Amino acid sequence: MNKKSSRVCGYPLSIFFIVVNEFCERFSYYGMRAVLVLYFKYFLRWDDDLATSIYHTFVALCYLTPILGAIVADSWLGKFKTIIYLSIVYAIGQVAMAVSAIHDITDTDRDGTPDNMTFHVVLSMVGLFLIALGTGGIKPCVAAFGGDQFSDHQDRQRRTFFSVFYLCINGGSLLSTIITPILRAQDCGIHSQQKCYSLAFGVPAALMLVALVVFIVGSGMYYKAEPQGNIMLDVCKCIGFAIKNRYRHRSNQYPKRQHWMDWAEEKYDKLLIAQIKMVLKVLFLYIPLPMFWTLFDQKGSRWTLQATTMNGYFGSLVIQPDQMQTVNPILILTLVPIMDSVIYPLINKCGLNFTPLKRMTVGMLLAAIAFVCAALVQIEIDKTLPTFPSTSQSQLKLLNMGSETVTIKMPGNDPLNLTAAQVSGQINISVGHPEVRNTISLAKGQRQTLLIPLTITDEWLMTDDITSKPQEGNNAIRFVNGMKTAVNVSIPAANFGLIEPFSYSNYSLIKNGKVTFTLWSGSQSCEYSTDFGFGSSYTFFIPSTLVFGPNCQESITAAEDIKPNSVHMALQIPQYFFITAGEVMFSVTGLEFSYSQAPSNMKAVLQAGWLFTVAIGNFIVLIVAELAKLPKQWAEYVLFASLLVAVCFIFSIMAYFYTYIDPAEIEAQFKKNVNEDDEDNKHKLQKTERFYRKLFSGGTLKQYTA
Ligand SMILES: CC(C)C[C@H](NC(=O)[C@H](C)N)C(=O)N[C@@H](C)C(=O)O
Repeated sequence: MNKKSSRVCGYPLSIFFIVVNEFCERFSYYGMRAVLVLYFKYFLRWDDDLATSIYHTFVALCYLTPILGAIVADSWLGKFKTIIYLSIVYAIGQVAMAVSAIHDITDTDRDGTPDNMTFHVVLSMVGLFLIALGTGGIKPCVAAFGGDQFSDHQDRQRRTFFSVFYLCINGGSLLSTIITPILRAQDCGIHSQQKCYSLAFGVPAALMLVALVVFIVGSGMYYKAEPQGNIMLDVCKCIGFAIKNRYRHRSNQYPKRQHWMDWAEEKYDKLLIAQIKMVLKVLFLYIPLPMFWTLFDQKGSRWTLQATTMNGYFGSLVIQPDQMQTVNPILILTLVPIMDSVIYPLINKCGLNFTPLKRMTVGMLLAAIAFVCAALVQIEIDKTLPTFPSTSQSQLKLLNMGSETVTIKMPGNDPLNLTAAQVSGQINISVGHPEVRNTISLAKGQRQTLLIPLTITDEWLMTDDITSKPQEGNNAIRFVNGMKTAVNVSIPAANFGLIEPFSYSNYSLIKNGKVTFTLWSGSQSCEYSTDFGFGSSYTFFIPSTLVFGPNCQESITAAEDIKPNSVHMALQIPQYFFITAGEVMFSVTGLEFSYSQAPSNMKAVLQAGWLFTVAIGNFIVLIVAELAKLPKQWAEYVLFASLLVAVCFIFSIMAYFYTYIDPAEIEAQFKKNVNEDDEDNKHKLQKTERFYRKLFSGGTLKQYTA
C-alpha cells in the first residue's frame, strides 16, 4: 500500500481536504434541513402534519441511500469517484431547492406569493430526492476514505482524525443552523418581497459546491483504494444460501444443526459463517433502536414548529424558531468531552460497570424525558393560545366608538361564545338610554367585532377578525377610524392606506420590535409608538377625540385580539439538553459498540445497518403520527415518550442476554484451528485470507469510534 502523500506533523496532507469537505457538506445538509419544515409550512403553504411527514420521509431517504452508496463504491466506482459523482448530484439538488424557493419565477401578479405552486413543489421534491441520494450515498464513503489515508501503524493519528471529523460534523451543523435561519428571515425578491428561503437554500448549495471543489483539489494527494468487491452482497448471498439449504433439508431425516447459518457450510467458509453470525447477533439487537431516532429527529420538525409559537427574545437578541436547533451541536461539543473525561470515569470509579448497552438504554430514557419536557412546554403554550370558534360557534367583540358609555344587553350570558343553537337565528342586541334595538347576524366559525357608532342610531358595522395565529411570528395589525375625517396610517414597512371616517383598515403583518405609526389627517400628523412581540394581533382605535400634534400616544386605544407568544423559547432548552445527552449516550456509544462487536471485514455492513435504523425511525414518525391523529400536540409527545419507554424496556431485556464478544479473538481462533488442520483446510484458510485482503477496509472505521 503506497500512502505517501505529503505530511504535516505526521498527518497526511490529504486529510485536510477531507475534513474541510466534511465541514462544508454538513453545513450544507444541516443548514438546508434547519429551515426545511418552515419552507414547507410558510412557502409551500402545507399544514403542520404534511410538513412533518415530508420532512421525515426526506430524512429517512437520506439514511436509506447509504446502502446504495456503499454498494456502488465497493463493487464499482471506488470511494473517490463515488464521492465526486454523488457530490455533483447533491449540489444539483441543493441548487434545485434554492431555485424552487424563488417566488418571483411564478409570481405573475406580483403580490409576493407564488402563483404556480405545482412548479415549486415539483422542483423542491426533485431537489430533495437528489440531496437524499447525494448525502446518503457519500455517507459511508467519506469517513472510510479519510481512514484509508493512514498507514496501518498510524493508529493514534487516525483516531485524532476521526475526532476532528466528528467536531467538523457538529461545527458545520452549529454554524449553519445559526446562519440559514437568519437568511430565511430576511425579505427578498425581484418584483415583490418574500421571506428569503432561496438564499437560505442558496448558501448551503454554495457550500456544497465548495465541498466538491475542495475535495477535487486534494485529488492528487489521496490514497485511492481500488473497489474490492461488495461484502454486503457476499453476506446476503451466504444468508440466502443458508435459508435455501435449510428449506431443502427441512425433512426430519436430516440432522439438526446448531445454528441456521450453519446450513451454508456446504458452500461457504466457516469463518465467513461465524462472522455473519456475529453481525446477525448485533443486527438483532438493533431491532428496537429506530424508536430512539423517531424521537431524536423530531427536533427539526415538531420542535421547530413548537418554537414558532414561542417568544424568541433573549434580551436584545431575537432567536428564530429554527435557530433553536443550534442548541444540539453546541451541547454535543460540550457534552462529549464532559462525558468522556468526567462522567464515565466517575461512574467507573464508583465501581459500576456502565457497559455500552447500559449507556444506550439510559440514552433512550433521556430521549423519553426530553419528550415529556416537550409535552410540558406544549401544555404551557396551549394555555396562552386563543380559543378560536369551532365551525359551529361564533365569537363577538364590541367596540364602543362613541365617547359616552353604552349599556349592552345581549341574550344569553356569554355573548362572546355562542353555540350552534344560539347562532342559527339572529341575535338581538338591545342598547339602553335611549334604547335602540338592533339585529346582527353572526357568522359561524368567525370572530367578529361590532363597531358601535358615535351616534348609536347610525348604522352599525361588523368586521371580520383574524381567526388564526399570524404566521412566522408576525403581528397582524389594523386600525379603526372613529373620527369624522379620513386618516392615513403608515409605517416604513407598511401603509394602511386612507381609512375613511367610521371605517377600518385591512390587517397588515408587522415584524416584532418597536414600531412608530404616523397618522395623517390633511396636513396634520401625529405619531404613535408601540412594541410588538411575536404572533399577536391588535386593533388600534383612533377616537373622535384625537388631537393631532407631536404625539397621540395617550389617545389611541389598543385592543388585543390575539396575545403575543408568551412562553419563552428558553423553555425548550431542557428538552434539547435531554435529547442531546441521550444522543451522546445512545448514538456515540452505539457506533462504538457496533464496530467493536463487528468482525473486521464487516464493520461497513454494520455501519449501513446502524444508519438503516435512523431511516426506519423517521418512517415510524409518519406511521405513529398518521395512525394516532391526536388532537393535542402534547398528547402526541407523551405518546412518543411512552412508546420509547416501552421499547427501552424490551431493549434492556435483550441487552441483558447479550454476551459481548471479541471478534478479533474469534477470528484468530478460527485461523489457528485451520492451521492445525489438514492441507485441505489450509487451502480454505488461504481462500479466507484472500477474501480478507480483498475486503479489508473495516479497520479504519473501528478507529472512527474508538
Ligand atoms: C447522530 C445523527 C443521526 C448523525 C450525526 N449528527 C450529529 O452529530 C448532530 C449534528 N449532533 C451526523 O451528522 N453524522 C454524520 C456522520 C452523517 O450522518 O453524515
